[in-house]
Amino acid sequence: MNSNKDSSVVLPQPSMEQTQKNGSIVFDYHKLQKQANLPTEFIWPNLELAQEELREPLIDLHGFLSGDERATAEAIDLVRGACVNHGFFQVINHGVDASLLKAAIEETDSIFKLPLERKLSIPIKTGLAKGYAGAHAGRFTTNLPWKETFTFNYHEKDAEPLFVDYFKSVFGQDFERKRWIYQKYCQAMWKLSGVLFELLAMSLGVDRKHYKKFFEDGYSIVRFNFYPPCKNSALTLGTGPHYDPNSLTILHQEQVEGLEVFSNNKWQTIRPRSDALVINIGDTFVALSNGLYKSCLHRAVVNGERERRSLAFFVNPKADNVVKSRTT
Ligand SMILES: C=C1C[C@]23C[C@H]1CC[C@H]2[C@]1(C)CCC[C@@](C)(C(=O)O)[C@H]1[C@@H]3C(=O)O
Ligand SMILES: O=C(O)CCC(=O)C(=O)O
Ligand SMILES: [Fe+2]
Repeated sequence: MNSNKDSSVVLPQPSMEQTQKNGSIVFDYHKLQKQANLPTEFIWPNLELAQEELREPLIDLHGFLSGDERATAEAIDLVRGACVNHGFFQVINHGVDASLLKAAIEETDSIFKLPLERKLSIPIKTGLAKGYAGAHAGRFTTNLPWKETFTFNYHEKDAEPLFVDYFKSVFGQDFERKRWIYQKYCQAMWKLSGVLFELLAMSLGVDRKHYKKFFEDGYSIVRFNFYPPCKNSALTLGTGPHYDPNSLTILHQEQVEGLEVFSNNKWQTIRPRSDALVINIGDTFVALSNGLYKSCLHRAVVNGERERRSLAFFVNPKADNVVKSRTT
């Protein structure tokens, strides 16, 4: 996790063209891109780029979803192998509608392409992961991520207040389209998380409904990442090295490379696949698997020419559920 949380006031950096707003730096990459050098706040030390691809399995969920025993046994083996090694795998035939996935990525443009002042009016409610942030301005003073984010919390059993009240308050009359897309997207992601928890339970030899029950009243942090192109892409990062603290992450990325995993002592890329979703184990699930499964360090690099979007669905159990290793 980026360890540069610094509660001191972020001081104006003469090297960076910016406008100050209540003490925090404003991330305006159109202006920053015109500067010859990358502002020091965005320069990450000792970056070494990945030289190879991670060999994470591509798991076809069709057979598992239709109850085919042989396909289920194969999926279980592949999940177990991936999770004891690095905690990452990709799934196809996952049941999430392809046009919904496409719309969900494309609709983020209607957020990140808003005028800067309009984006800054969507406050990030610290503590509650909610709202717009550019380079996490105001949260860190060095190792700033070259990205914009929009974040909200999703409760499967209580989605209306979020999608009606919050989205209407943030997006005004334009909220209906977003509501329709993202409510369906989150419902599909939540349903897929239930399928994955069954597969994970079976891979650990516990009752297939064990985790699904544990996550029944859970919630998700939904994070839209927008990584603008950066001409000094080799000097910065879109998302710094981190472990996901939640239980399970479902990542939908567009066809631009960027996600890298630190496994076997080196950074390795995860190749985007148009029909796949990337799944990774988070720290909370390590405890739920008695430490058998791994939550792996990962990051996102940025591209010199192309924009990159990714949608992360961070699944969490109900906040007051006690997370303990299984005694058996
Ligand atoms: C619970 C969360 C905090 C972060 C978003 C989710 C899961 C991953 C976390 C994060 C991505 C890890 C890297 C640093 C971070 C600040 C970021 O780059 O966005 C983290 C997220 C956050 O704190 O906003
Ligand atoms: O954008 C990506 O590929 C990864 C983002 C990520 O790991 C995160 O937001 O936790
Ligand atoms: Fe992550």
